[in-house]
Amino acid sequence: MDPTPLIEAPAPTFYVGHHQTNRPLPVTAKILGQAQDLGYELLTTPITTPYFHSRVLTLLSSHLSQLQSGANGSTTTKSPSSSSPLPPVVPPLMPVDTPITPNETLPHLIAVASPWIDLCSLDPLIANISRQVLGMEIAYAAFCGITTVIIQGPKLRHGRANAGGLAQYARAILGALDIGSYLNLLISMPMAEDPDLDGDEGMGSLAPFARDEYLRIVELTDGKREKDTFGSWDSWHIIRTVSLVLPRHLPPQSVISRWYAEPLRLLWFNASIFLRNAKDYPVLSKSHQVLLTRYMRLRVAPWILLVDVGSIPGAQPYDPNSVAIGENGSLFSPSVHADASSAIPASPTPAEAAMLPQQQGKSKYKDPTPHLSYIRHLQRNQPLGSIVERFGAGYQDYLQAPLQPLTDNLESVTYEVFEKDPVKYDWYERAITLALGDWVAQGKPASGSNNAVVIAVVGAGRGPLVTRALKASNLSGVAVEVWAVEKNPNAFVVLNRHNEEDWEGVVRVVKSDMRSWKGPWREGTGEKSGDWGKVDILVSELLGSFGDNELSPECLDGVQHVLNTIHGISIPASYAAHIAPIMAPKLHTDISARTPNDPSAPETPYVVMFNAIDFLATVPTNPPHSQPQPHIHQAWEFSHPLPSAVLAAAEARRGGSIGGGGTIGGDGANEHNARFCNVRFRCLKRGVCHGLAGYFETVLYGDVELSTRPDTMDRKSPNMISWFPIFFPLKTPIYFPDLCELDVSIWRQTDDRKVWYEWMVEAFLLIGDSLGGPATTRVRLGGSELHSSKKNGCLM
Ligand SMILES: C[S@@+](CC[C@H](N)C(=O)[O-])C[C@H]1O[C@@H](n2cnc3c(N)ncnc32)[C@H](O)[C@@H]1O
Repeated sequence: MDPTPLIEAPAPTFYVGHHQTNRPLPVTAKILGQAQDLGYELLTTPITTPYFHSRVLTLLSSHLSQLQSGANGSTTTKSPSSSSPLPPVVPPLMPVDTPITPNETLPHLIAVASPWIDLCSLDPLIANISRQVLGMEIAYAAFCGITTVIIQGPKLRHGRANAGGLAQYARAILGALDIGSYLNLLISMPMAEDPDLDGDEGMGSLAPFARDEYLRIVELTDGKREKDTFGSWDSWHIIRTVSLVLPRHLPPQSVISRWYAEPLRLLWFNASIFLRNAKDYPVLSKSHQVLLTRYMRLRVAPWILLVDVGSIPGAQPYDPNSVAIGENGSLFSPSVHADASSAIPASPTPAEAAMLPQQQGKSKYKDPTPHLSYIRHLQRNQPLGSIVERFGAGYQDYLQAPLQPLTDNLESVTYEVFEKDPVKYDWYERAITLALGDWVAQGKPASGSNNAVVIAVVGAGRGPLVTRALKASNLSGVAVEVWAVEKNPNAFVVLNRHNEEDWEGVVRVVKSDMRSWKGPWREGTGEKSGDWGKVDILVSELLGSFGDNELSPECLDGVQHVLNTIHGISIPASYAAHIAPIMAPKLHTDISARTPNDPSAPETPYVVMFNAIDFLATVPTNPPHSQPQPHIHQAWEFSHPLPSAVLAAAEARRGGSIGGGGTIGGDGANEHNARFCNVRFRCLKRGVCHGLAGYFETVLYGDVELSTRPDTMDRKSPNMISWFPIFFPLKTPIYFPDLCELDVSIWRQTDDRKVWYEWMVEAFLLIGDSLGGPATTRVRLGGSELHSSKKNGCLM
């Protein structure tokens, strides 16, 4: 069971912003007011003006000319570390360079750092000037009290050239974080790399100024580069908060799922991804709507930025061509001519086409903000989340220590939470009803007086399963004798009260640890002294998020001596633990932050309602582009009752009278409850493994099952809310490339006093494999250390 107080989630809120490439500057309180009247929550503003852009271009241009003339014989200052001249220093910002000034509008503005810099340029001159510009912009934005800045993500290829400057880029972002330590920096990334657009440097970009001698030319075998749908995520992965630019054609679901696991703060909806409906109104495709619904279910839902969907009415756009004209009136970026021709594409998208008359002041719509109205329409019509999502709100990705109901006595409020489950108790009632029906149908002799079937609810808590056992008797028409055994003295009081008030005193309530309960007491008659009888159906719910992690096996072994040796039934009959490797950057960050004060933090399995995670191994789905199904594998299973020989052997080992002791401590009396599994997961796409997700399935009786596995729970026990999954973290995440296998080893260990888990993950590269085909070689890339939760193990 999980220690989660469940609260129903409110409907999702969309925070919608407005971004315009050629925004009139500055963004005044009046413009902001107009935007807010129209329904936008925020606006973007550049940190610097086109004037500043021209100044930097001029500076760069004159420096390059100086170098040119230096190469032709004149003298220039040389840097001490190399023979190249020192880069020019960008002069400090002047009022004309920036539209921002500290005032009351700033909290509603997101600043945008200049997109024309190139932090990952391989030309040290371009990289240096870019860093200077970013540093000045970040420092000034922080000074003004801006809280969020969007920075253009790395341009990796510059058309034909492979910049390979990702490390430089990451280092520059680290520098920016040092300067604006209270700022949220959002790195703007395309959802998937698009080689066709990759070389498209915006107007006045510094990138094309990079000198040939610094550029590494990528040799392309056939002159074309294959589309690498995970390339963008891969670049992002080494930078680590993202602002995601959505493409018009969405990449495969696996890429969408991958971004879902990242700290998404902003979604860019460019005008060009909107379609037109029959009434010529801008709408999103079904797949974009599904994506929006999914992403807005993140615990911290990203903001939405509507980009270039028209001006805020009343504010005129500035002339973009002014960007390219330098202070001295003559400097153009090498890409200006190309950009100028691409500014209005030969074949505009429907949204772009619709914008054109609007930009000329002939708006077709009465609605001044049709895109925003549409997003608001979607917001109002968001489907309700599942029961689990609604009741787990606020607990997504929140790490909780698992309960230890054996050693700790639970509070009444914790039981109250369990009892809210809309499924679990119904399923137990079905299982008991079926078992009673079978008992009679099979003509089995029962152990109670007058042939009543004896049911014992062991670990009865406040008694919900006792109520269900009585109901099952009514439903099946089978006479029962019910016992309730509970070791929690406080719950025992409540059980007795229920018995008086609700169960008409028919239940025998016992306060005992089930392992020391001797069974139903039968009074003797006449000369015959009393004795302990047997139980026919043992009903328990001692399951944790990983099935056996709250010591159900040990407790049920301990009470098995009361069970009818021939016909006795355990409900549950069995339960199995299941695992899957996952990417969970948020959980990893949380655990890493705890580690300095609690070195055992990365060695602890946590109960978590997973939200921003991605399954690293998936199984093919039908149709292939639907949501990929996670590959989750059974680790091990426990069944009850155990063969009596197993329990007898365990008993014989207790006290050390036989055997040489347990392999990892103790006498080995509990060793039959140790488990090990090694499972292989094939990962077609690269990723980072932050740990293992753990689930369980249980067969209560016959075909009545409960499951927490995301791929089977809807079929086996839909809307069950009692358990969140468990997370086994890795101290150091493992990065792996495409086409790898992750070998997961996990142990359930015991020394007769405690139970704990150990786990490790190893990554192997498959060579000679074409998707899905046989690999000829497996190369070990690396592995995690062996993790152990022994220190925080469960006391038996
Ligand atoms: C997860 S709760 C379930 C309570 C209740 N059956 C329900 O479904 O709401 C497990 C209960 O088992 C009790 N329990 C755990 N180990 C026990 C033991 N060895 N003997 C008796 N009770 C135990 C705990 O105190 C707790 O009340």
